Amino acid sequence: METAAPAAVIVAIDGPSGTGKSSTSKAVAAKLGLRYLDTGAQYRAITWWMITNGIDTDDPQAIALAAGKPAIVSGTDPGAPTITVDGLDASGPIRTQEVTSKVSAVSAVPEVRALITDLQRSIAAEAAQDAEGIVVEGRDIGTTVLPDADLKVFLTASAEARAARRNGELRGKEATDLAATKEALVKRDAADSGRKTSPLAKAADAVEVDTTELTLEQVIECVVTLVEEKRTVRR
Ligand SMILES: Nc1ncnc2c1ncn2[C@@H]1O[C@H](COP(=O)(O)OP(=O)(O)OP(=O)(O)O)[C@@H](O)[C@H]1O
Ligand SMILES: Nc1ccn([C@@H]2O[C@H](COP(=O)(O)O)[C@@H](O)[C@H]2O)c(=O)n1
Repeated sequence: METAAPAAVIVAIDGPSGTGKSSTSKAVAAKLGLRYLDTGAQYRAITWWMITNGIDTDDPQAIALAAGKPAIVSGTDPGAPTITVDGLDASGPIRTQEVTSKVSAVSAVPEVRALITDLQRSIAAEAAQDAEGIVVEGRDIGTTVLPDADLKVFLTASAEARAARRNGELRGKEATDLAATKEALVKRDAADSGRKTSPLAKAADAVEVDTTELTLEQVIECVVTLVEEKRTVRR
């Protein structure tokens, strides 16, 4: 007798920058055979397109008018996530300091959010249909993009811990001044939390995990356990 395939699981992971969303989400998805979507990469990709096409990123009207022009495509294999803009690999250029400093202004524009949110929902729906599910990470996944997600996790960590983690990544490449890194993180979080449309926020039904004193492996294990608990309840 054939047994029915278990229903797909949709996991939303949100939190401020540097709390470990990407590292945790990728590892959890890989361990559990799920797809993975980095929504920050999509906002970075549209920001990169605006910069390279001469759109003033301080002009919300200009951004809104241009928002529908670039074609952004995300690959959802957690072992090799990809992002292209108009067919070009954008994975390197979206990580520059210039994009990082401008992405909050671009992502605050409602027309940008509407387009990217639709894209995210269609990717999640496809994963629910064709795969065992997906881990989607960002700032507003649990509150706005996927309010019916099976599991919502909100990662936090002190600004000091997050700055130290980021500096560990940057060492040898760019400036490694801890205070400057912390200031930039806090500034981006304030902009993302303070915008009118779909700000960075914890969903009321999200599980909050403070990662300040946890290793990455401990955080991954914690989220894997939470996902498995949800799957067991639904079977
Ligand atoms: N619990 C942890 N302990 C130590 N380092 C960690 C931990 N979690 C993540 N890191 C490291 O911190 C850095 C930032 O992690 P990551 O990119 O996953 O965060 P993020 O929340 O996705 O950030 P952003 O929102 O800015 O993209 C990475 O170098 C990662 O390896
Ligand atoms: N759901 C999301 C995800 C991201 N953003 C914006 O993109 C920026 C970059 O995100 P990273 O995770 O790559 O650091 C972030 O600062 C936000 O401005 C968003 O608005 N919503």
